[in-house]
Amino acid sequence: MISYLGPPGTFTEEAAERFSEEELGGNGKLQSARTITAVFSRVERGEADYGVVPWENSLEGSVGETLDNFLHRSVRVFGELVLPIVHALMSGSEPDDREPVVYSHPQAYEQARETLRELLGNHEFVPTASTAEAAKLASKEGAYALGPPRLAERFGLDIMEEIRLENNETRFAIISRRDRAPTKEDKTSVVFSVTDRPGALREILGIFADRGINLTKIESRPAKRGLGDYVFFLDFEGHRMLYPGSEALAELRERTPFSKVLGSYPKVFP
Ligand SMILES: O=C(O)C(=O)C[C@]1(C(=O)O)C=C[C@@H](O)C=C1
Repeated sequence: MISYLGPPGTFTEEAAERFSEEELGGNGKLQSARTITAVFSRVERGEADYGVVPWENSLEGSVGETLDNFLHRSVRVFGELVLPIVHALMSGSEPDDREPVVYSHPQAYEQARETLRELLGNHEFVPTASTAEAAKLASKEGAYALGPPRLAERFGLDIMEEIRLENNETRFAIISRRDRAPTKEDKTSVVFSVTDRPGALREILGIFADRGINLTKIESRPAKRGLGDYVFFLDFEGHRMLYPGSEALAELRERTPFSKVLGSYPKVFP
């Protein structure tokens, strides 16, 4: 069973279908969940073998709910998957003369905000839990929805405009309780905190630099213990069980007040 951020029709469903085809020979049964947190819960409780959640977008950055769940839940990153994102502005029944209303997922809306301003002028944005939820609401009133073009057919909407933004891609995480054996090219994701003193972060980065390990991402996020307190999400090339990554992780554990390995998985990019 593969749990994903639904309902059916979301970008995440597309990612889940791709994962099922490419890695499970099309045999994965898909089950939608209403929120990212619910996907994590199902995988953690063993109700789903895998989960698919949006992780970061090339235009809008990381999905906070996903990072927060990585920090607190005991599931592993089993894989990453990148999909090009093409949006459609769709409408339900004939939009009326009032200021247009646009329903969408905030991540999707922020990607296309400028284009929507050009197309619709002043409008009201109403956030929804997913783009499919947006299409459902728009189909019931004279409003617009922004999301994957395939939602139009599912909800009987008209496509007003296809919005292809340059370099718009979303990285999805495949999560699981299973561990992933090393392949030829892997990446490892970790999260850690540092002690507040001069050079602390530089020292941690040195653990990787000294061993010639390439970092592919670093991002700070509030630790939610007050302003100025952060955790760092870092990805590096290599597998957690293989040298030199294994040695770097042992040192990271020793030198930080908190660290957690989120998982090692086959590298898809860069
Ligand atoms: O609402 C959807 O269709 C989703 O799959 C969510 C989501 C996201 O949270 O990033 C997925 C990909 C796009 O970047 C926009 C929205």
